[in-house]
Amino acid sequence: MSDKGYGLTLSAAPPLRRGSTPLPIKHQLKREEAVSEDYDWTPGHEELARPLVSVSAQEEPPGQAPQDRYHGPLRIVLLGQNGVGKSSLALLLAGQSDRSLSLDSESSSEEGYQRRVTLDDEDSTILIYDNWKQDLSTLQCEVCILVFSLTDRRSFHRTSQIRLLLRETQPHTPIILVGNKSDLVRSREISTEEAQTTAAMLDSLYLELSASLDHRTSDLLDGAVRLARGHSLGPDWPDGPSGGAGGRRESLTSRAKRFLSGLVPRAHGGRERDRDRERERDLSRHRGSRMMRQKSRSCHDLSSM
Ligand SMILES: Nc1nc2c(ncn2[C@@H]2O[C@H](COP(=O)(O)OP(=O)(O)OP(=O)(O)O)[C@@H](O)[C@H]2O)c(=O)[nH]1
Repeated sequence: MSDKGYGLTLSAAPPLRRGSTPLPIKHQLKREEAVSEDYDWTPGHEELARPLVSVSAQEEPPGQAPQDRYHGPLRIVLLGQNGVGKSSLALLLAGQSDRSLSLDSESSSEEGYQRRVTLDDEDSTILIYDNWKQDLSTLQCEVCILVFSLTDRRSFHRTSQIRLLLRETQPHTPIILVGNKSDLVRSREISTEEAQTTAAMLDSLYLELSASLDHRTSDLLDGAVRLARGHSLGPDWPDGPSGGAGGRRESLTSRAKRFLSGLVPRAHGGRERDRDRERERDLSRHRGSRMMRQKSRSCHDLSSM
């Protein structure tokens, strides 16, 4: 039996499973997809799916020198729920390129952009795909960009699901988690801390940006190209030592601690609570006396006019 969604092969007679045993992740995903209306790629395209031509890290013959690895075009794929801004981002990453590249000229099922990039004194040809419709298990690329909208929690959960699936089919492909629409500050549903923690747990890099404002999209391009070349981005990507909303990297433990401390309300003992109340009373007394001083000063000013 073949899993239509991703071409994953399931055994004909699955072993008996207790009701309390959690389903394997690929089965959970299948069930999730069955009820989801806005899934991002169309299942059942196995007949269109063909392996791509260029070399992926997994296909390299053993012993190949790292500098010889990426001599083909670097394939960068954007994945994520509908409406999160993949096409907008792809357009920005592509610069002035036309959407002309067809991944497979016979089926013409996947189109993307091709451009030349010069970075770190090195030229590379990159291919950018934002509309992956084929079976995900056939996806081969040098970098995956998982996009979600900072204003849509469902799209955030979706990236975790896709990422788990990618880890099954291409465990070594670097992933960048991207929180798009950072310009929509008031409708934000995902905090930077939460996204950073999730990215760290998923062993991905995280970047927050706005395609509409073209904010930090060049950081994304640089990061994706360097990763696709097989370089690591270093702990300071993309902000440098001072850090920032996008790429500051902390240890997983400290991020998790910070995240959890935000969720769990602090347990106050009775004495601490009393001290807090006392502090509040002091504060309001102080504010009251300041207001009085301001009032009297304004009277004084009036009288002197
Ligand atoms: N405010 C804001 N809107 C954005 C941003 N990026 C994209 N959008 C808007 O979000 C909508 C969806 O953007 P698309 O780029 O089409 O998203 P997509 O993920 O390619 O969507 P599908 O093609 O349906 O998969 C459009 O109306 C964009 O203008 C952003 O950074 N900020």
